Amino acid sequence: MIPELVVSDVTVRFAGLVALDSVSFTVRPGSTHALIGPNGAGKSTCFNVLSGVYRATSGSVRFGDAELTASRPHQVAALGVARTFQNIALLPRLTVRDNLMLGRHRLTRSGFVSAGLRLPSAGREAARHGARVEEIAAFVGIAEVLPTPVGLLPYGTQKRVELARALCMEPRLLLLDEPVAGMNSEERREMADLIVSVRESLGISILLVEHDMGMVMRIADSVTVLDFGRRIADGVPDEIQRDPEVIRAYLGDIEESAS
Ligand SMILES: Nc1ncnc2c1ncn2[C@@H]1O[C@H](COP(=O)(O)OP(=O)(O)OP(=O)(O)O)[C@@H](O)[C@H]1O
Repeated sequence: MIPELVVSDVTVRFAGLVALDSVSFTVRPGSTHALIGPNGAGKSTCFNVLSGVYRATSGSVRFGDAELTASRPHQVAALGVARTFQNIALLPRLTVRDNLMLGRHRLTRSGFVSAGLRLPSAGREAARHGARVEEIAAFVGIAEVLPTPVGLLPYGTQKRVELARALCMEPRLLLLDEPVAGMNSEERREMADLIVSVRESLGISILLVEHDMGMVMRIADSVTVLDFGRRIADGVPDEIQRDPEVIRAYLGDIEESAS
């Protein structure tokens, strides 16, 4: 069962700055939900609260029965919340296969001692994880590069490896931080299709932060818009695109960067 993610009145203050100001939204089970907003709106701060990296000053984040604001990153991961990062966070000298196996670490029962002693149970478990890694790599379209060190791969492929590693944790909620940033238009289209097929095939919830508005409007079921830490809109993509406050927030952003 995929639980609902309910973000309620979350506020985050850094010294004098209010990065999130009483923000609320709900990610329905099995939906793709986008969190958008101009630079500095508070999107990354929100992701960091959801994944246990930052503590909220006040408010709550519930994932089913679990309260995420009181949890550390490894506890959030253990609840089935996996994330990718804006700047790729893979181990570049390790092969794709080894990076993906690391993604399965939290699901490994036998631990390092029995694996080190080469116990048969540890061998069977490693084989099972290895088979699942191959399945996920095939699904994400990176099977041929499993033996390649990640650092030698093109950027767009590394982004796919990051997504595959998150999937290796068998998440119930996937947090994607700018999954198409830095990609060319063909890579963007392919990644968008992949995200749609993850949602369709696995039925998990996806929350994504993304600046590529075309992609957001195409793949998201619902959208929450932040501006200066406040939620200024929440709804289906069609409504969001026509919302005067959203248009104003984005036009202001463009005018500021032009001046
Ligand atoms: N660790 C921190 N300490 C102090 N201020 C911070 C910290 N993290 C974020 N901020 C501030 O909080 C505000 C929101 O930043 P955040 O990175 O969450 O925005 P964002 O919407 O993700 O922006 P971008 O689209 O540029 O990534 C900004 O004013 C930022 O400078």
